[in-house]
Amino acid sequence: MKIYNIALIGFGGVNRALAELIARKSPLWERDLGFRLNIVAVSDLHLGSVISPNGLDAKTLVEANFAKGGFGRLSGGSGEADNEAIIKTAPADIVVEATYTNPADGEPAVSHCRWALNSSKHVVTTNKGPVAIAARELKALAKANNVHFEYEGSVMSGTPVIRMAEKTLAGAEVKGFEGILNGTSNFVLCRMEEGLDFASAVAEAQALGYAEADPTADVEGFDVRLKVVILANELLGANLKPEDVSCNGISKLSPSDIQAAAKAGSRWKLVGSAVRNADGTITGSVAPKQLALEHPLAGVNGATNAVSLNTELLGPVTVSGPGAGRVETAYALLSDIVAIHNAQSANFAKEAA
Ligand SMILES: NC(=O)c1ccc[n+]([C@@H]2O[C@H](COP(=O)([O-])OP(=O)(O)OC[C@H]3O[C@@H](n4cnc5c(N)ncnc54)[C@H](O)[C@@H]3O)[C@@H](O)[C@H]2O)c1
Ligand SMILES: N[C@@H](CCO)C(=O)O
Repeated sequence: MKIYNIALIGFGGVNRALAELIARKSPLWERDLGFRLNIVAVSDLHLGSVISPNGLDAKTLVEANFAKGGFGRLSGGSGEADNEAIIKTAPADIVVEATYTNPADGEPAVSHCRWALNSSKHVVTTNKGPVAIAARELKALAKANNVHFEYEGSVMSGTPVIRMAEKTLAGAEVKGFEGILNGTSNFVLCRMEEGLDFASAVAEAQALGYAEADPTADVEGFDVRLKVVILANELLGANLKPEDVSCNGISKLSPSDIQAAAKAGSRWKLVGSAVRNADGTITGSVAPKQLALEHPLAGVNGATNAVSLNTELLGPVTVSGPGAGRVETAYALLSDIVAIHNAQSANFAKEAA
């Protein structure tokens, strides 16, 4: 049985949900996936840091409901977060980065990933910052250190898009995409269609764990802009930066705009898109669009996301699923670890042959 020691950087909704799944699902994963996850370190801005080489009990971690600095009460714990020491010295095979996304420069998460990869530790992350802003550098570091950098949850949460497009759609020639790539804003638009005001709808999304620490990123399109950059760079071979992508959000849409669209047989949606132009350049955009009800994206509700990949050989291929949610996103981290496990197992088999 393979055991992966993991270090959690950030212990908020997503990494807490991963710990909950570890507490509940380990026997199933051992049977079905061939590995077990052992939490050997956690570092969180508010809770502090803790290292336990033999492993921390996931159930205790989740149920303890620590106050600020609470990790200081644990053996091997401190009331202060010391990410660099944890990442560089914890006996972890995999660093799980799930701290706040910083849309400006991706820090400190970019540094977290850099430290981990340079310490020959795999990185799995749901943080869009490092993936949108430093993917080329971090992928090169991963290769140089013979480890993996996986980030399925950076776009559409646990819904498979990045690896699916790269592996299962290889050769289909993706020429562009358009999608609903932010669960919070789509949830807000749907609740406004039901008559709720904007602020209350945002507050509901926050309570459900969908929204960013600063929900401005959700409703002004900055979160979608990062995802457009990630998908364009991953699937279209672009080298976009966030500032290359035009960006408008939904905060200027009034209840009357929403009602008028319904009367006209349409719905407002925040759409992220990118297209390869005739000259080979890639144009990315984030904008609210009034979609006719028969549009493939018009029927997407709540925190669900959907992306239509425009391919040369298949035409449009649409993937839809949860775009936000604590457990749904924790699953993305598990899917990253499964990808690492399968790659490692294949390598061992090749070496043994
Ligand atoms: N929640 C979702 O549905 C979802 C989906 C996809 C991606 N993501 C991304 O995953 C990441 C985590 O999301 P979340 O919902 O768990 O957020 P969260 O706000 O619930 O938790 C983030 C945690 O990180 C900690 N943190 C922040 N900065 C830190 C630092 N410098 N060092 C150590 N700890 C730090 C905070 O104390 C907090 O506990 C974010 O980047 C988010 O954009 C979230
Ligand atoms: N706040 C983001 C989380 C997923 O990246 C959203 O609502 O889609």
